Amino acid sequence: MDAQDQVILEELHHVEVEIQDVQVQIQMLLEQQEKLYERQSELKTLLEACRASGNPVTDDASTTVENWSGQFEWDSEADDVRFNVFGISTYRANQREIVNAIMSGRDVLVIMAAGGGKSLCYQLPAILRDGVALVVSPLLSLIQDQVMGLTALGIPVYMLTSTTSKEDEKFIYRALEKGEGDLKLLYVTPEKISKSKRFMSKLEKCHRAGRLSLISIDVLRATLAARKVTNRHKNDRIRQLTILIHYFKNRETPQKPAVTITATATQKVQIDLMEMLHIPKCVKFVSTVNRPNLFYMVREKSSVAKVVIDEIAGFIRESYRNNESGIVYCFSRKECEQVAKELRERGISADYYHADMDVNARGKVHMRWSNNKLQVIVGTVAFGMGINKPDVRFVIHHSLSKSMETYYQESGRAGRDGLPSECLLYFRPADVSRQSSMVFYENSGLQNLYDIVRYCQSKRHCRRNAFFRHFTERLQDCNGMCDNCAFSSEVKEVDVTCDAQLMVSLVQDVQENDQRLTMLQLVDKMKIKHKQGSELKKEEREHLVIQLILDRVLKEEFQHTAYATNAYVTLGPFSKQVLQGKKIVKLEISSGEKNMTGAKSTKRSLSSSVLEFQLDELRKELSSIQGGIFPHSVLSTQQISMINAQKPNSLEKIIGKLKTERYGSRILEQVEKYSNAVQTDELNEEQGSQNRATKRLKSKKALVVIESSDDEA
Ligand SMILES: Nc1ncnc2c1ncn2[C@@H]1O[C@H](COP(=O)(O)OP(=O)(O)OP(=O)(O)O)[C@@H](O)[C@H]1O
Ligand SMILES: [Mg+2]
Repeated sequence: MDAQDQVILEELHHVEVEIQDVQVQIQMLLEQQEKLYERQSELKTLLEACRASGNPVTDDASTTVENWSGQFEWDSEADDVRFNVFGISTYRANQREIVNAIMSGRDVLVIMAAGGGKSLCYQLPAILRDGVALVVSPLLSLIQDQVMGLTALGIPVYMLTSTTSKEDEKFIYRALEKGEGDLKLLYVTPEKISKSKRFMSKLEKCHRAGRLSLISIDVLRATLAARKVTNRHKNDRIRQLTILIHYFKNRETPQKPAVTITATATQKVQIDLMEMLHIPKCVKFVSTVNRPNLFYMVREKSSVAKVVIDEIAGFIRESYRNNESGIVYCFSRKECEQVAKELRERGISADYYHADMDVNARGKVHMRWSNNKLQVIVGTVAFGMGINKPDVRFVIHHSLSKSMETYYQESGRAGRDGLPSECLLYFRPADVSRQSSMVFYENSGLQNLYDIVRYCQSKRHCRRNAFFRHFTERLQDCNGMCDNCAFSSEVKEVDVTCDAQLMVSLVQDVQENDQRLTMLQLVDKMKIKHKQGSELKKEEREHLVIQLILDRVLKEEFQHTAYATNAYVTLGPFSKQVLQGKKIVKLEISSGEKNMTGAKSTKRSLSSSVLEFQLDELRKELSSIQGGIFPHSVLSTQQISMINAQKPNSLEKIIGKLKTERYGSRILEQVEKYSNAVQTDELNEEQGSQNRATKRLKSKKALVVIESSDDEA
């Protein structure tokens, strides 16, 4: 090779390197462009929603927006049923308007937060309107829970599922076909609609006679996306539901059913729903996803399993010593069993719940918990939908969830009664790869996971805002109801570019040797190989790997073995930028312990008095005497605190007619007993203090006598 060749080759090499570099930059810019497009579309939708906020939206431009808050002929009847049957003293945001729209025969899409009170929106019109309301709900447990609750209120409700007795089935079919018997609400699963021709023909007869008052599709997203539902099945479900709705809407009958769809959904999903189901002139009511009574926090999870359990047990013991209900979510079935066992060993009444247990065993645990005989359920994601216990005071995540949406739903099981409750997530970088190796094959699985990881990594940004961003909703004030807003923590953003370069070059070396590293191996290797190179602690190095994955400097890759899927860390699209010093990497590092005093303010209001404790015991007793109902159906926690505050002589204004008739005398008896005991105590106290005063006086007199005698002397 002559000298000229050498020069040309050298330049060629440089040009090739530069081309590669430009290609990486183009790739980066393209990805950035894609992200910006996505955000642009989210913001446009958000803008539309903001402009329309305050007004319900109809998707038909020609329809004028009615005033659903006005006066309607059914107002007093609706108020009567709401209060005297449901025992609900005031409507929550949008509920009254939704009831009015449904009562006016309009089709309605209800988007509300988890636990926001979607059920009342269709249950109340179902009772007020003539005929039978059909409720399509995704899960058997969800249906059972609703049917049990409504039966306790004396509402004629039935379900048609695999567990329905022949006798009930006969009754239901007669009611549908001939209008005999008292049936107001009928719950079915989507499968019933698709599989049972007999049921559909009875339903059609009911409809033809003008007796089908309402079709309600509850938790639509879940109905469409229940576990193990593939895309094909999902499309089938959408098709079936669309056919169902249109079939019943378009036929000439004396009364057309109103269609109600309830869901917790992002803006994008709402639009999808409207499009998929083609419901024209549908009135859309969107309420905020915000749950102002929930306090969100994330804590660093120790790598020592025992320490994590000690902390969880300590948290429950310290904050919830009155046996207030809670849930602990775990990653795997085995972990559930282990955590439940170890909590029990630490004196907490806990049991596990997962999909491997048989239905009876699961039902028993659920019952004990619902009846307040068990404080904590340790569950997998299988324990989620269909849990309608209003007084869950805390939800602890032993491991992170797989997405923001899942976390919102699971943590949203806390505080459905509107009272202050806590959501605590234990985060450890090593848990990320456990989740990622499960979700990487799902559509956007990794992207969704990394969103919740970003939520966990952050020590400075408001947790609530993360939900608003995720659900593309206008930001609202957190009111100090998350750890990052409430605690005065010392968090610094530290430039860790050098450590990042070290880490990336290590991955590069390994990769060049055709080998791979897991996240933990990488963290350890960095310590061994570059002893003087990095001053980061082990936990900080773990957070750095995660940060680099989130910043796409590194990426996760997966390999299947016969037993598992392993996650490895490899070079990502921006690794070169870091190595060349063109990209700065920063890490949030706290320099001290967070000042946890803020959290106490949530709990202070929860400490219960003697009467509250007695009423809590009484509701347990009354529910077990009646059977088939939960303590919270006898008295809600809010009603208990109202009775405690007012010590009333009559209960109707607090708990409504129905409950007063059923339980009023026992409750008043308890209040009276308590008041008498307090009076006696006060009397004794008064007597005691009088005696003490007399004694003091006597001793004083004695003293005076002595003094005077002294004087005299
Ligand atoms: N106006 C109200 N006042 C007080 N409590 C209410 C009101 N409306 C509903 N609730 C109570 O709030 C709790 C949650 O209601 P509901 O089950 O309807 O929520 P949801 O919106 O269906 O939630 P999810 O999405 O989790 O199914 C229930 O215990 C219900 O009795
Ligand atoms: Mg619901």
